[in-house]
Amino acid sequence: MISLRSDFFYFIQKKQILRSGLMEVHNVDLTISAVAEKQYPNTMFPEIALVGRSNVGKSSLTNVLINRRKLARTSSQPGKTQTLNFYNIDDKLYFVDVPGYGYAKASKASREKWGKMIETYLTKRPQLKGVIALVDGRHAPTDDDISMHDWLVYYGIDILTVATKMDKISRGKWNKQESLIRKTLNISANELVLFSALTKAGKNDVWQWIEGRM
Ligand SMILES: Nc1nc2c(ncn2[C@@H]2O[C@H](COP(=O)(O)OP(=O)(O)OP(=O)(O)O)[C@@H](O)[C@H]2O)c(=O)[nH]1
Ligand SMILES: [Mg+2]
Repeated sequence: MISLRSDFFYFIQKKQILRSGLMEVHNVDLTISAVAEKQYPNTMFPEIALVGRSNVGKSSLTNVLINRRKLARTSSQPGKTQTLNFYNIDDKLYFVDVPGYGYAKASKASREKWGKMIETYLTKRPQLKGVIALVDGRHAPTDDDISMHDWLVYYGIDILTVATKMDKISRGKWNKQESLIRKTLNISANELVLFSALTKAGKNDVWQWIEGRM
């Protein structure tokens, strides 16, 4: 009996160590801020892209995942990130921080430029293993969020939806928000993570999804 129990605990411990392999990120650097395809890194590391409207918290999520305070620049100015930022994670994987959509003040020309850049990257990049699509957890997904989601589904891209800024609503409202988001995007429970960059809630679930794609 005793030996069985300790084997069981050993197994659980081992599993946790294995699972945290990538979560213990050591070396991270911004390899390139790309505006054109020819600038994308020529490595074959798997890539995970982060998409979502301006100011939703993409850079903040990246920073939490890699345990850095300020590697990915966060800003109070929406629409600041205008390039595809490739973050090399321990020479194993890239996070690709994609400029936010739905920035009202963006010009038509810059929106078109954005659209082309994103489309090229998301549809032609064999290294891309999945997309983390962020939505503001306080509200129902916007029309832009729904279009982005449908577009990703259409292209057969693996999606994890992350509802962010959950610290801004009380725990008692989480379940209701969760079903609202799931219903609006037509996704199942395992395709959605409720997240906060402040409390780091959801961080492990996001990592688990990423590791499942590598
Ligand atoms: N309370 C709270 N604030 C957050 C959270 N995530 C992001 N923020 C804040 O929201 C603002 C925007 O965050 P960013 O991470 O820069 O958003 P982004 O999606 O990268 O924005 P762009 O690069 O402009 O598209 C910043 O002031 C962050 O501090 C969160 O989970 N909780
Ligand atoms: Mg950003």
